[in-house]
Amino acid sequence: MKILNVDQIRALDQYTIQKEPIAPLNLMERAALAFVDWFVDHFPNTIPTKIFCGLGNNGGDGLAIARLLLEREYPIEVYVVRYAPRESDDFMHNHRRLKLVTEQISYVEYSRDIPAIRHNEVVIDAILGSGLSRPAEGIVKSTIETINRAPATVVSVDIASGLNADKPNDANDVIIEPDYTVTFQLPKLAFVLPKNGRYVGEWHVVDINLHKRYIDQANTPYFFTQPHEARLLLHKRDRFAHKGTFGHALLLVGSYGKIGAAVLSAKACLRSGVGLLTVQVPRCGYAVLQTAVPEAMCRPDGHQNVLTGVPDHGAGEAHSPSPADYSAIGIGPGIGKASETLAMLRDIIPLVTKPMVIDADALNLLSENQDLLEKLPPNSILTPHPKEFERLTQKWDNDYQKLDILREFAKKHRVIVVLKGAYSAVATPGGEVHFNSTGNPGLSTGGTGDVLTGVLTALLAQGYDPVEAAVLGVFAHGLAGDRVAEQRGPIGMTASDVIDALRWD
Ligand SMILES: NC(=O)C1=CN([C@@H]2O[C@H](COP(=O)(O)OP(=O)(O)OC[C@H]3O[C@@H](n4cnc5c(N)ncnc54)[C@H](OP(=O)(O)O)[C@@H]3O)[C@@H](O)[C@H]2O)[C@@H](O)CC1
Ligand SMILES: Nc1ncnc2c1ncn2[C@@H]1O[C@H](COP(=O)(O)OP(=O)(O)O)[C@@H](O)[C@H]1O
Ligand SMILES: [K+]
Repeated sequence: MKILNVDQIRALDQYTIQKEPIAPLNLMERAALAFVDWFVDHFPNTIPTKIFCGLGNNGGDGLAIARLLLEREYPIEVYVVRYAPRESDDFMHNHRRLKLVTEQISYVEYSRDIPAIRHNEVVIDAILGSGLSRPAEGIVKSTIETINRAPATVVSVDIASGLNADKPNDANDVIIEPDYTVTFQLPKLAFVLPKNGRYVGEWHVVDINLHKRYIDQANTPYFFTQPHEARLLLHKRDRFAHKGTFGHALLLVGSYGKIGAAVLSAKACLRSGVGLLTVQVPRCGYAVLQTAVPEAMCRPDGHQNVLTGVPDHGAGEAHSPSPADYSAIGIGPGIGKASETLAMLRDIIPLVTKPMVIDADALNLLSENQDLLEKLPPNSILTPHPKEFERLTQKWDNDYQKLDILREFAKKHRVIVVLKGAYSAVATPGGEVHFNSTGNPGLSTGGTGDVLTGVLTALLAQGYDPVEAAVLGVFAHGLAGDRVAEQRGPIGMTASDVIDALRWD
């Protein structure tokens, strides 16, 4: 699903009005109906509900919503926040229609007009929408502050009043802090950015049938991965497949005290459909790995505690294949930053031509040795969390600047970057960013990133296109976390639970 900017949404609106065609007022009615359908599914008509409406089309939506909820016998009080002398045409029309069905419309011009809001009430915020052109001030600001202080449940129409849809807000802007945002047709970029969490709440997109042709043709770098889109990326298995069909992956993982990371990434790799798996761990991890993951072959490193890349010939294989011979390599979980491990990276990276997965301390080593970035095989997948990404690049002032840095980095180095966290962002060498839709805060626990490395390495080994591997792998990993949260709640989830919950159907 595309994420469009405010100008594009406005153009989409106009395109729909002209090409469907549909009168603007009827489009507003459709939006109000879609909101109301969502609302009646979530709140009974016994809860006192106050609707605050501005004077633009967001306010017009609010007035139409008020009328439709009154028809459904909701106890509604309507407040029009009169911050300007001018109203939009569709606001005025809906104002006239609402006056025919209720006399309960109050006007908020001064602070004394703002009603008290009690804890058992619902507030619908339709003050300002995507037409926001400046920070909230005066009576708008006071109303927003009162709503934010109130113990009521707040639902924003389209977007929280005061929140910019596609550019940063100032730190001292006053913005509604809703429990829910019900937005029209497509998500807004603001919804997936960490700093906006409290200005979005739980958000839902409702379909208002805006013109598909415009959406299909619109140019945007930003996408939000929907379940059906992820499912389309899944490779079907041939009836006559054999283990050779699904690649042979090599994981270079673990160090003394962090062999768990090796075990987790190895198990996740196997649970993600790899044909064969070899894991290279320092000698101290050999017995652990062979016991914990009997399905994997183990290539003990010549070093007792850290990875050096030199296999321990004494322990087995006389002729170890070169790393370049594997279908895919994943490197990083638990490896530490020993100088011998850096030397291994320096040896291996120029040897390998197939895309690799690079995580954790391998990323930190790249940050400190940026010349290696130039040598990475094109379309390698880097999986930093924000701190690791900052080390690789620079500090950012806000989430939008972070996205610019992310896109630039992926383009410049011709790599795929999975910037992990809520709505993990998968940036491609082509300059696109795919925000993930699955996952929950239960995943914020040690080892879940190691699981992701195993997942992505398995997909590359099976021959997935690297961008598709990243989008699908991140989606499936988050979905596994969601399954665990559903079954046993989000708190106390372990990385092992996530591995067990991985599914590929
Ligand atoms: N496209 C869709 O999907 C559909 C969208 N729909 C709905 O339309 C909404 C967008 O409507 P909109 O363009 O009228 O914008 P909205 O925010 O209501 O008001 C703008 C007015 O407020 C003013 N103003 C701005 N900032 C201000 C401030 N801080 N303090 C005070 N005033 C401020 C601004 O002034 P100006 O910039 O012109 O000076 C202008 O007069 C959208 O969110 C959705 O709810 C649906 O109905 C149909 C389908
Ligand atoms: N709030 C969240 N919502 C969704 N996913 C999350 C959230 N917090 C963490 N995650 C996911 O959990 C994983 C954590 O990875 P990482 O920080 O590398 O952990 P570790 O290094 O301990 O394995 C990432 O895939 C990240 O996207
Ligand atoms: K709003």
